[in-house]
Amino acid sequence: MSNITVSLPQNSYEIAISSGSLSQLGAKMKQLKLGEKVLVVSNPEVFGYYGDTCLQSLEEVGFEIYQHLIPAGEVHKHLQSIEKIYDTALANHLERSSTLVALGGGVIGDMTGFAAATWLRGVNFVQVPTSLLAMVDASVGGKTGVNHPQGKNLIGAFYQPKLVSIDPDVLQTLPEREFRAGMAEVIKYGVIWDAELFSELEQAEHIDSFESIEPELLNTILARSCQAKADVVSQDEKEAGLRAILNYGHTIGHAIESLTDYQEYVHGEAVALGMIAAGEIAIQMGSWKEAAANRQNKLIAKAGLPTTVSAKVKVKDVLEAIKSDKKVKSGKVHFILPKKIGAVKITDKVSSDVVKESVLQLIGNS
Ligand SMILES: NC(=O)c1ccc[n+]([C@@H]2O[C@H](COP(=O)([O-])OP(=O)(O)OC[C@H]3O[C@@H](n4cnc5c(N)ncnc54)[C@H](O)[C@@H]3O)[C@@H](O)[C@H]2O)c1
Ligand SMILES: O=C(O)C(=O)C[C@@H](O)[C@H](O)[C@H](O)COP(=O)(O)O
Ligand SMILES: [Zn+2]
Repeated sequence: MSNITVSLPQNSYEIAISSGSLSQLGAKMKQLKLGEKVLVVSNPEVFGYYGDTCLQSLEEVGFEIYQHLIPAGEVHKHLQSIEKIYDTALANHLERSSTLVALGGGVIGDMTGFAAATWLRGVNFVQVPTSLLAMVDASVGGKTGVNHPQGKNLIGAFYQPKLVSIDPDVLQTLPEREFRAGMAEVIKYGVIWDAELFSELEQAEHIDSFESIEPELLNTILARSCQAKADVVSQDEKEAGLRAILNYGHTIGHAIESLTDYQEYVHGEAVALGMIAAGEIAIQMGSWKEAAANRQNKLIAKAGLPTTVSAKVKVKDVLEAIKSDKKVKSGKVHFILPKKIGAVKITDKVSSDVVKESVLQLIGNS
């Protein structure tokens, strides 16, 4: 069990990690003195497994509960899904003191958060992440939003939850591919922030499934990843500078995701590919040693993540897509590049030839 605080100038909150805690969610939320109406947003898969436990825990402590389900998958992460959440909120007369609970992976978390940020100009929001990726990353830090047909997460708001409640037991039902996808963001923390976490992952026998990972290592992964994200977000809530490092691997990763219509790679897989490309860019620019890049790429492979991209992805399309990255300033794409395991830098000095070469290598390796 760990408790981590995201310390912010306003609205600090707790990340509570505890086995079996889903059945205590209602009691935990009661302590926050939220209004009586709670709308639980989920998808049919996750709700099928955990809906009853979640609703029962809320009901037990006297919340008036409603539910709204969105079909699973990144392809549903768009504004039309948000409008349907608004419809349910309206039909049930949610008030400003009401709360939206996101019960699901990052897709549900990002959309529920955006609906909470915008309905009545802001209602309470609680994150109950159920995928590894959402536990270690998406549920923390208040980035909420949806995709635009032209690009990933282009619509959204910074809106912090009141609580992040993590019950690692629910990972038992997470598909293995999704577990591996979550490991990509964990490896990201190792490269950008926490060299010790990186070494622990290297030393572990298995990191590619819930069944095979040591329970103690899983606890370490959850606690250290959430701590890393909390440390960064506490210093730079709205990405004025430092927070951009959490976007390591995402510039090319997001391009790969959207260019393949969210059908070929899940987010974590695309981030893994993006980290390999960013590592290659850093080597070419002389800021990273090949040996360190090999360590990163070996760990990505050990986690069962892809290391090559489908030839369907064309270099010219990647170069075009990265122009809509949110880190573009004065027309220049800002890349997060590793310096050593545990430290990165932000630079706008990457030529398109170097980007081109790094993507060609990703394709060439396939
Ligand atoms: N806001 C942020 O800071 C942030 C950070 C990282 C990623 N994201 C976003 O998060 C999304 C990716 O999240 P994700 O990887 O969780 O994908 P996801 O939300 O699509 O969930 C993956 C799949 O696992 C299923 N699932 C989730 N928990 C389960 C469980 N316990 N048992 C059985 N099935 C379960 C879901 O139904 C889904 O099919 C992307 O949209 C990405 O952009 C946001
Ligand atoms: O929290 C952040 O900041 C991140 O960048 C975390 C990323 O893992 C996450 O995928 C985020 O949604 C990407 O943000 P975006 O601003 O590039 O859309
Ligand atoms: Zn991400």
